[in-house]
Amino acid sequence: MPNPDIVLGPNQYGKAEVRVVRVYRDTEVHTIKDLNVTSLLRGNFDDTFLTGDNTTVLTTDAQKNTIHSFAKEKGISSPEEFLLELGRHFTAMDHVTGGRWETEAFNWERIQVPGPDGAPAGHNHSFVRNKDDVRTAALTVEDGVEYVLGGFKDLTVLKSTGSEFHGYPKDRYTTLPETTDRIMATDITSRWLFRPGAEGVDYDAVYARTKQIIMEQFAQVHSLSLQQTLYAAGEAVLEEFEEIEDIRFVMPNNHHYLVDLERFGVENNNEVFEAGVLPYGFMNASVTRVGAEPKPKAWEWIGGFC
Ligand SMILES: O=c1[nH]c(=O)c2[nH]c(=O)[nH]c2[nH]1
Repeated sequence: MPNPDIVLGPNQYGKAEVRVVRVYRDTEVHTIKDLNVTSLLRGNFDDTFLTGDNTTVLTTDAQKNTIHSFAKEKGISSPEEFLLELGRHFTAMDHVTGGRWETEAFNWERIQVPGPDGAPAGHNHSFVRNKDDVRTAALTVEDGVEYVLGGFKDLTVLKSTGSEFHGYPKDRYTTLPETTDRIMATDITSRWLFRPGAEGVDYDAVYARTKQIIMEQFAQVHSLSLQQTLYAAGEAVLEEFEEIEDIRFVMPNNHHYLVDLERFGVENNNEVFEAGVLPYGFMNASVTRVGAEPKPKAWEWIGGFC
């Protein structure tokens, strides 16, 4: 007998981390796309949870097969567009009312080799992984609305000066010395929400430029706190792209501790640091537009983002 005091809450199901590598080999100059895709369906699936009746359940195996087959049939123009293909395909099915599709996209660049004139040239079919960051995308479909998130994770950056931190309250546990010159370092993870319905978006160009804007702000803003740098980066992105409505960041503060060399009679003029590991500061914020309607569905269950 079902327990009348207990109900099924929000749910989704599908296949996680489907690795798909698509090679475009129509000419001698090959191109590759390398994704790690997750597909999660939402809809009329209560029965499988409540009774094990699988009448409406499109298998997770079929979801994986669709991802592989779409890589050939539809191609992968950008991670965001590939997710839109998947989302539209699955939500056209009976019982599927929405879902979440996510991907990581690994960055491959051509290996540079001497060209015919001796100058470096990209090889036709050999690539090297650029691990500066991993691009991400996510699509949520709810109530017929498509919420598209672009993004990247783990872009590690450091500046050796141009960062201060002072003026904070001192309680009985505050021991941190104020500084007007410190190392600032972080691993930037960011996701940005495209205005639902935005047309003609060049997702690849937005990704490349957004990453560049964020790095420029990190470099050029004379920082009084990592929080200030975060906000400046978000503001600059929103100023450039009217189609982005909300940009969010996760930024650890990767502390660098000045090593006390005076013990050895040696001066340390901000030259030798110990890179800290744990714990680290942690900044997590959204930068959005005045009057923008909050879109919690776009962000729900996206790990790490407030
Ligand atoms: O940029 C910083 N923001 C903080 O909030 C903080 N707190 C801290 O100990 N160091 C720093 N640095």
